[in-house]
Amino acid sequence: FELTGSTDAVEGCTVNSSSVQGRSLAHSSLGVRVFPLLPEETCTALIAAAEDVASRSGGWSTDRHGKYATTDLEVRSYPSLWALVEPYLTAAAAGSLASLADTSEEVTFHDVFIVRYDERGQRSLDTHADGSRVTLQVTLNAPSSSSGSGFTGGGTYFEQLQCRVQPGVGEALAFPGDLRHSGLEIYSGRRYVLVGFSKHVTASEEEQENLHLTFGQGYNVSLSDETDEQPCIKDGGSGPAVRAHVSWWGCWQDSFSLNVRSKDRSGQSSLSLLWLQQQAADCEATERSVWQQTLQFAEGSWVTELADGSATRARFRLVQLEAMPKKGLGLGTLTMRGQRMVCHLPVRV
Ligand SMILES: O=C(O)CCC(=O)C(=O)O
Ligand SMILES: [Fe+2]
Repeated sequence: FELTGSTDAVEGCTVNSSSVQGRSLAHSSLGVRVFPLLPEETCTALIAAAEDVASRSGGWSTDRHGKYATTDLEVRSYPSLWALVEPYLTAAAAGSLASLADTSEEVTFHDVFIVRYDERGQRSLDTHADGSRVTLQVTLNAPSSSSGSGFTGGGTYFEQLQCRVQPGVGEALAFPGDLRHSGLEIYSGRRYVLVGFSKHVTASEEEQENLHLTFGQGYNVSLSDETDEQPCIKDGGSGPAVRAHVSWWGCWQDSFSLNVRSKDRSGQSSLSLLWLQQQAADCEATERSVWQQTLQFAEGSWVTELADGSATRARFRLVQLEAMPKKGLGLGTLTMRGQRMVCHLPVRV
């Protein structure tokens, strides 16, 4: 991928950052827009907190986004990051909503992460579309002047607009997730971007799509009925299986159980109750405070009602997920009609 033009906004570009235009808002026909979001101090604090968290918890992850993976840190998993970002999410959602044609849609960021480009690590991100309905990208640091911190190169390039956008520090760039774009190569330094993906979920889509639940700080759970090569729960012939992927920050000894109950005892009900329960194990003293905080935060949001179609998925009674000390592997124990099955689930520890 080649960067054409200078590091300033490309000539003829229909999208300009507010810093370039000296306006607080710019809007293009394709729903790309820039608006101010974070104070500069928050951006600086976020970068420092991210580097701090990464140095203490196994570093930046590179396996969260499939083919077009970024080097990133998931914000909800780390209280120090979440505390800085969470106060701005409402404004972020409101600002991003304007990128959608239908403003009656709901914008909630199910995946929020800090991306780092590094001259010695990941320097660019190839052209892609995000899996999101709308994407938010907040610039956390500025291109370098002659010396000092920052980066050279970089910016977000939109294929259809043939346009490179590099908003000012704290400014948010929002665009529809299906608009193809890339992270242009940096030539030196480090570039940090806060990214939020918002999934568009309507009531009917919710049945088919994976259901993403966020259990406050430290938890990320996704439930799916996908049938892939290694189904954890075999389809007994009467409906798809439910899988739970749980990732969290805390003690690996903690375990989770996924519970399903049909509201109607006859099993004919179209509505089931599905919830995740956490069994806390003893944590190291250093991790405990984080853990307790997480628990309080999660309370009240553990019950999810699935719409029509979940009755068949409710055939099993319990899935118990226990993280194993080995990174990336979890052991899932399933009790189904009195039979005990064991399967392996990807669990990030
Ligand atoms: O670095 C950028 O500007 C693009 C990042 C991006 O596209 C992504 O994280 O999905
Ligand atoms: Fe992207």
